[in-house]
Amino acid sequence: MTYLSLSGHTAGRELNRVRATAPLVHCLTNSVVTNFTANVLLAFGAAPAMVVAREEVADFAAIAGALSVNVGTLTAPQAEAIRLAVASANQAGTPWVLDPVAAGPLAFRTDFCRELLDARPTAIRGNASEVRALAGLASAGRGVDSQDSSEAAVDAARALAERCGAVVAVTGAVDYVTDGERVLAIAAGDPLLTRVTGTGCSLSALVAAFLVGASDRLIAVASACATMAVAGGLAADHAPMPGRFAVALLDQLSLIDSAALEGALS
Ligand SMILES: Nc1ncnc2c1ncn2[C@@H]1O[C@H](COP(=O)(O)OP(=O)(O)O)[C@@H](O)[C@H]1O
Ligand SMILES: Cc1ncsc1CCOP(=O)(O)O
Ligand SMILES: [Mg+2]
Repeated sequence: MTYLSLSGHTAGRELNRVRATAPLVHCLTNSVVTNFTANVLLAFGAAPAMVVAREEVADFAAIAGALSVNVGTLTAPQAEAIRLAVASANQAGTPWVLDPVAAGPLAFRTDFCRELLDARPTAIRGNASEVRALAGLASAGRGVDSQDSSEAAVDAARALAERCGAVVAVTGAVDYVTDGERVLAIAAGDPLLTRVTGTGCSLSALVAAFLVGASDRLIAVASACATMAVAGGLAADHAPMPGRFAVALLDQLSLIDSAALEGALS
């Protein structure tokens, strides 16, 4: 398969577009990464709001710029709140992102992710095993092959995107972002991004921020992925240990600009 590459110029244009509006992102996320996710959005220049009560989520999802849904520490009450938020987002035309943390081996969250796929997320962001698990659900026996390769992950992402009408980002050493037809590859980042919890989850919230007002959702999602990966690479240059890296990542997300993206992406 031929992958398109995201130019630094395009990603930089998207970064400037998002920063200029400081979009409000409604996050229904897991209890591990809630604080880190809010800090990632704030450092970048977006506005987080963790409005979680079932009594409030529908009202808020309708006025937020975007909604980020994450099943990492899903409970039955949170699932109910997410249902209400997603229904309201869909009715209001608010874009929303699904992060299917650990979908596959655990029945409760996996069944809930299946339900959410039917509600048609605007974008899905997960790692390879999560995307492959969701693609297995979505393909209903169509069979995404089982080899552990980036090609299999891209096949899964494309199948999922076709089934749901979502842009799907499958992240790892290389991030692949697809709308089912086009596939963009982003080769950036640093392995330290996997040594701090919440980098994937907060990236999903950043994807939500980039979707607000986007004219090309594939480009918007890919640009969010590029922003996190490039900021991660820069942070690792400054702070090559996990603790300091987590802090440096926030610093680099605040410093990153279109010139940095142009310098880092071919
Ligand atoms: N081996 C790696 N090398 C460089 N960057 C990576 C690597 N693995 C993941 N990343 C980056 O880490 C961030 C989180 O992705 P990932 O680890 O796939 O998500 P999750 O935390 O949900 O498993 C992304 O920006 C991704 O590009
Ligand atoms: C450790 C953990 N346990 C449940 S959710 C969670 C955070 C996962 O974060 P990420 O997917 O960004 O690594
Ligand atoms: Mg994750």
